[in-house]
Amino acid sequence: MDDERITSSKVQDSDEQANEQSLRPQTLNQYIGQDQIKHELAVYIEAAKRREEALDHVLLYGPPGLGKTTLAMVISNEMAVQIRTTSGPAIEKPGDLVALLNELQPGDILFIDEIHRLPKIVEEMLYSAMEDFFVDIVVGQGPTAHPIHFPLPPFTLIGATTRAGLLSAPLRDRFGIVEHMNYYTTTDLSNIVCRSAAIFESHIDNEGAHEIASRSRGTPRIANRLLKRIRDFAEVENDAKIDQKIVEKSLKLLRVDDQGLDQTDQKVLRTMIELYGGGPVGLSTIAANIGEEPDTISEMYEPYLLQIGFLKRTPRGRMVTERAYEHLGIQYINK
Ligand SMILES: Nc1ncnc2c1ncn2[C@@H]1O[C@H](COP(=O)(O)OP(=O)(O)OP(=O)(O)O)[C@@H](O)[C@H]1O
Ligand SMILES: [Mg+2]
Repeated sequence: MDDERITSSKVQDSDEQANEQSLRPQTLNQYIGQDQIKHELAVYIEAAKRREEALDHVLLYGPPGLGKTTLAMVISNEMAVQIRTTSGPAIEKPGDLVALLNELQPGDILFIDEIHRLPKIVEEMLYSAMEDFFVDIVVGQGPTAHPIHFPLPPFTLIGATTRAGLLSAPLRDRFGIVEHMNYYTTTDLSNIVCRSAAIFESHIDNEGAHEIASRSRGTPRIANRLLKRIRDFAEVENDAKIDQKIVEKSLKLLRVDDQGLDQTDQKVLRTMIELYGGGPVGLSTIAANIGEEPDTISEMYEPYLLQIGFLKRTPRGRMVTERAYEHLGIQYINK
């Protein structure tokens, strides 16, 4: 049910996936925000190209929808190499990995999404592949079993994960370039919204773009999704013009408030305030009260509430901050 939220940072369906393809920037210049990461990558890419070497392995980590897959594609364009895309759970056994590696040309990129979900036995095979560009495979069975040394072309592994903490140290250490993606600023999101609107051939003014941006939870995927929905309202009710007023009106109907919070976010905060005096209260208690899984709360709701300073973590549990009380219009009593 959770993925149905308009404010969910995860991809919702194949329609959205197709939509995202058309909105994906192709080059570092088109990629908006994340300036520090872009700057670093531009240098590493240029250096690798001058030396005619494969780019060092890259680990991208950060919350869903911030542009990890997009950045991997951008890197392959900038390096002018092929990219093969797969995901941790899709590589079930060592043979699957060998098949993928076998198709790489020198310098190519293998992109593994959700790399924290690779089976252990596959992960261990990646160690030698990443470090020395070979894998040892055992062929035959019983007494005839023997290892074959299988050399690989130099390649770049790009791994993406939402949870860097779940990666084993030996795997993490084999990435020369590790980039932590952060939530986007409102200015960057405004620019993303304007770029997407231009691709959709929609009319949007600066105030409209800013209003969408400030309610998008720092996340380009959400900004693009809100834009798409608001565009419908604008077409029917506002002569196809997206301005601040139609944004406000549409988001009111969609029940997204001026901080980008939806009904469930509000429910989390209100439950903590009304039943537990604002906390501290444990994650599983909150989850039980609003009928969600603790993991869902910690992955989908909590990060943004922490980010905007509406929740804080304490050793005794989560607490609602004064700022959140103000936002909800509830009187704060200092404890
Ligand atoms: N820096 C950016 N500039 C412009 N658009 C962006 C940027 N980052 C992301 N987007 C847009 O947001 C959408 C989601 O990005 P992407 O699929 O790369 O996120 P992700 O981090 O891979 O998410 P997930 O963790 O769910 O795999 C893309 O379709 C893209 O259009
Ligand atoms: Mg992705």
